[in-house]
Amino acid sequence: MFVLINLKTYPCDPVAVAEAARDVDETTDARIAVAPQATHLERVAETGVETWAQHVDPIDYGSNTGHTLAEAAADAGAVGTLINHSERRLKLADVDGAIRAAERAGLETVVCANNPAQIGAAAALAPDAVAVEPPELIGTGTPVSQADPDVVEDAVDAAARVDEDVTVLCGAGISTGEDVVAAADLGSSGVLLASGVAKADDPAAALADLVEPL
Ligand SMILES: O=C(CO)COP(=O)(O)O
Repeated sequence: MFVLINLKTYPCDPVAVAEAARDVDETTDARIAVAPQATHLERVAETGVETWAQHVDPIDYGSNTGHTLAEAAADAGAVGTLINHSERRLKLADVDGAIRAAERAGLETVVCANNPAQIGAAAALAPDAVAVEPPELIGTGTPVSQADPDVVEDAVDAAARVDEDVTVLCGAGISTGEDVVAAADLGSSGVLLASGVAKADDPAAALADLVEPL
């Protein structure tokens, strides 16, 4: 299972979470990565943890003030990027452009979507993976795998109908090892989570619990 921790703009110490993730990664077969804000990419990558960007823009080098260039994220140590997170929505054409920009820079891609229909559309753009995250469950602590298991199974089916090579993650409210196992049982290849780790009093303990049953 892939466990991708999105730090959003939570007021956590990104390096402390990254070090915890790096240490827990060494104890498990799960693959753990951390997605800090763009300005923290370099410091997080220096810990040795697998580092992802939260977003890249559909642009190339040039006159693009205030944007995140995929190559700059890669230079800072990112090996992958989220695209179209629920809190950073893009137009379909820009999702496509951001995937192409990420590919150009050698970044792995996970395109987020609200529901199975959007997952099908995202899979048609041939990212490496898609992630279904019902917005109403994000940050609630109620796991999507429990509150809406059909959305995960339907997302897995929707992606497979379009492109068997696109793997499917799920997210929203995931915070325990039980939630991760439930996600795997529904056909998900990984989980995308944030508050369960970024807002935990002890992120290392929260992460250890997450991967314990894997
Ligand atoms: O948006 C999410 C991950 O990208 C999910 O957030 P929570 O894990 O806080 O529900």
